[in-house]
Amino acid sequence: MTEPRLTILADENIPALAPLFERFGELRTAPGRTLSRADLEGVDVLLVRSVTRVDEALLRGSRVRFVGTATIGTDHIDRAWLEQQGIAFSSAPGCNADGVVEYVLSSLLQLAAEQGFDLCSKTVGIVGVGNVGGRLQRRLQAMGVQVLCCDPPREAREGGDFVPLEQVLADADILALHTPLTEGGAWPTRHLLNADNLAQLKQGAILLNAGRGPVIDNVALLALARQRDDLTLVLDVWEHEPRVNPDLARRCAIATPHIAGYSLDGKIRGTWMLYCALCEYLGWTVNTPLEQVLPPAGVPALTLATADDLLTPARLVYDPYRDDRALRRTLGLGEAEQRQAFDRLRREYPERREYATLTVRVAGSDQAPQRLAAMGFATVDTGENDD
Ligand SMILES: NC(=O)C1=CN([C@@H]2O[C@H](COP(=O)(O)OP(=O)(O)OC[C@H]3O[C@@H](n4cnc5c(N)ncnc54)[C@H](O)[C@@H]3O)[C@@H](O)[C@H]2O)C=CC1
Ligand SMILES: O=C(O)C(=O)[C@H](O)COP(=O)(O)O
Repeated sequence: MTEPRLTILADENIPALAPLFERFGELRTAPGRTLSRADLEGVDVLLVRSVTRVDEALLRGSRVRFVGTATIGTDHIDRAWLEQQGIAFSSAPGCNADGVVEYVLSSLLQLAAEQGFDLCSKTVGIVGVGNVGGRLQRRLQAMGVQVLCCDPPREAREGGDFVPLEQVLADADILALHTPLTEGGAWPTRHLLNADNLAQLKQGAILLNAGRGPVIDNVALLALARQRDDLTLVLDVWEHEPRVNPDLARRCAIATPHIAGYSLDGKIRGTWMLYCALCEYLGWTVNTPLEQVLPPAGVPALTLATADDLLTPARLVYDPYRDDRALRRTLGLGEAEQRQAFDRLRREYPERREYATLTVRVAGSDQAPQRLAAMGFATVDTGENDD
């Protein structure tokens, strides 16, 4: 028997670990929320998700040489300290961006049906136009929705068609936040939305946060929500996760436990990106393609009677109310139990796939099949309207 070459410790909630990482040596797992120095004995490679703070306090004295996070966000990692120590680091940029975009689209289409508005008649403001915000922008514009983009770092770098936050607050009917959580630098995002500027939200606005909880001052948001019945809130992220302020959650139209990016495709893509990064770090060949670890979707094709029906396919792939109901059931629990329930909902998250795995069969009237394709579905024109 050959000796293990590396010892890898991974958050137990990272999927597809064995097929991708057993080739490197010994694979151990631990709960990410409570992962501690004691777990790092003899560990060379640490793989985490967003709930593990990785910094000097965790790693000092360990032999870890490579840290990977199977997430887009990196606010839980002290990257400066890792760099100073010469510890290699990799995240998974964009891995679950489509999942987040589809959380937003499914939520907005659901609200449009309930509140009786046409999404295409609304102006959507996107704050943070990177992997997630940029894909959301492209899909909405292709659907015919007017979009305002706010991204001062990109504006400073590239110029282009960006607007200031004040203008988005004043003009957007729907405001979607997709910035990272940052503390310093020229454009910090902690409490980017606060008591001062939240009040500028347009009458009847929908505010959606699927970035990081502390980007909105949750105390100020709750105070505002108590005064303004006209606002609709969609929150996937919370200021003190895994604690959710039950009063704030009860005032949301849709409240979910930080699962916007929890498509199976997105999670496995994140693991696979770390596998590729570790191969590169070690100078090894990538010999397992993503398709080998991503199970086939098994979603039956959907035939639509009318090609204007965007909600049916969106809801079939992802219904945000399933997650909303599950979180709502935990709101009456005591604080400690509610925290555990938040983590449990995420740990036991049911399989959810992305729009691209659903084939929508629809007759080729007007531009509707193109709109469905723009949303991300695989479309088949049944040709029934052809002469
Ligand atoms: N709820 C969930 O399940 C998920 C949440 N996320 C969060 O979404 C964030 C965004 O993800 P990506 O788009 O992939 O990141 P990204 O890094 O590709 O894009 C972020 C964009 O925000 C911009 N930005 C930074 N500071 C800003 C400010 N003060 N105002 C406006 N824009 C600003 C950046 O210039 C950049 O273009 C992640 O950092 C993560 O925290 C990501 C995945 C899943
Ligand atoms: O990728 C990110 O960034 C996220 O927010 C993840 O979807 C969060 O998932 P966990 O890492 O907390 O499981």
